[in-house]
Amino acid sequence: MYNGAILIGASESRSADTFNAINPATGESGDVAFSNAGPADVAKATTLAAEAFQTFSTLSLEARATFIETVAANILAIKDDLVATAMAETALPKPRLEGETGRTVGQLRMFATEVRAGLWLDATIDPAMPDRAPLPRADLRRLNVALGPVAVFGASNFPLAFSVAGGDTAAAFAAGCPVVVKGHPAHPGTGELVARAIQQAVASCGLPEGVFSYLPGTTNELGGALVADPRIKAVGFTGSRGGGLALVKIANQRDEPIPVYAEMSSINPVVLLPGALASRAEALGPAFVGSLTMGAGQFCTNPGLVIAIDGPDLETFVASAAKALTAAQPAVMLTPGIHASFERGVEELASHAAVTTVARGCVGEGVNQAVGALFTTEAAKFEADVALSHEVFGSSSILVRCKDIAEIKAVIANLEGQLTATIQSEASDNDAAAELLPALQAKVGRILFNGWPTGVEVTHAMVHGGPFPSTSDGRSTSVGTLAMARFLRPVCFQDTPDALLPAPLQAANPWGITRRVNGALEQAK
Ligand SMILES: O=CCCC(=O)C(=O)O
Repeated sequence: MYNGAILIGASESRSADTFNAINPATGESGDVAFSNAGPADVAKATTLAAEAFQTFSTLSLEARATFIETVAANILAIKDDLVATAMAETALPKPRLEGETGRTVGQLRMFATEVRAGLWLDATIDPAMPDRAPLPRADLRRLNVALGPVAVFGASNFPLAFSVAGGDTAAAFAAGCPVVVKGHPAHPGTGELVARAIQQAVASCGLPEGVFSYLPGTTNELGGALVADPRIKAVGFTGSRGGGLALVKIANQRDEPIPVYAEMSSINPVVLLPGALASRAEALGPAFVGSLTMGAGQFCTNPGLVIAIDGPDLETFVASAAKALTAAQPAVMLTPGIHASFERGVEELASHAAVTTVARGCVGEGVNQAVGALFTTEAAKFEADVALSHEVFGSSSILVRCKDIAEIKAVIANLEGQLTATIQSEASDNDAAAELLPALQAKVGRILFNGWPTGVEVTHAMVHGGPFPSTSDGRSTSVGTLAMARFLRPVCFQDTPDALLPAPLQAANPWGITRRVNGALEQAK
């Protein structure tokens, strides 16, 4: 159960300053008083994290993987409680939250497997060449090491998979970094339940208590203090552009600037090519609306922009999408604030002189409900006002009508960085797709064909990232095993005595991992 505590290392404490969870479906406050953590809590948590770092970052691969698997098992053990709590705090439906629990547990297990495989260490050995002329070469051995304690900011829209034990935390643990989580106030009970599951795993695995702390709170000051704390060495964040940029600024103003991996805003363009429209315009409509309205549109992969060449086939798509959207039920949004901001964004588009409303979803009785919205405009008008390409977080999308492929290309070229781009195409569209691909590749982290952007697989090849402002650092991903790289840095040992080298670099390869020796792969034993 949860009681509103702050969890620092193995201990729990409370503050006089409290807040309550709000059920967005009713607008009612919950009974539990959740503590707002303060600057003293930040200092305690980061001090413990710094103390835990040396031990945690040098654990054997097996011990670290076992810890991550224990976190997964502890979360699975409280699944029913977790899902019920998250339903009350987020209004997300049960199947979605059950699925998200599975994704969270699966994600943790995948990182445990990745830790054991040891490839992420990138152990690389260039043996000495004492006889090389004109100069001998020193013995050079490189591996990746953990950065240090990481601050993780949970997201509002994925209370499990992008929150306390979500991808950022899993990746940081896998890399060997202690984690201090700033809990999201939109789902504090859910956050605390997961935090307790991690706290128990730290204890049962016999790890230093500072490997994990959980700081609930509503204030920007709390997040700011965490990022400014000199013991924190990297930050993972999923949320708004304003929030992410504020953290980037704080991190850059520190005496020692640190990386902030903020996933922020994206409208995920979908290009409908002529062949696809000719062969399946009717079917594309409801499929698009399904992706648009999924989870009340509160996905950072939500298809907020559709681009296509004007004509009768596009009209068929528009009519079909409008029919599906008109029948779409409203859905409760995560918080009253998110709902208010969605309403504002939709209203701005609806009242824009260059924009026509194509369709709206069904209006419901309850509070904080998103009513889906589809708008349309022409390419020249879209390009004339950058506001038309700003993200409206929720089930809102704008269709941009173009004259030809060249105009589609120009629209793409003027977009900001995005998480995803989708191409709906048939074989007859291959030339057009080939023309657009370089422009899309320059703008996004993931390009998908004949699917929809919502629903990110957690795999080794996944990239859930992209150029600014989809993220603050487009060189990485927040989903998939590559996410560990954000919390690692390379160190090279030169002419170091074998007994003093980290195990992965020692001559006998005691961990039996795959290494690169003299440029060639030496397979795991
Ligand atoms: O909201 C951001 C994450 C989106 C995602 O993971 C998904 O679409 O599955």
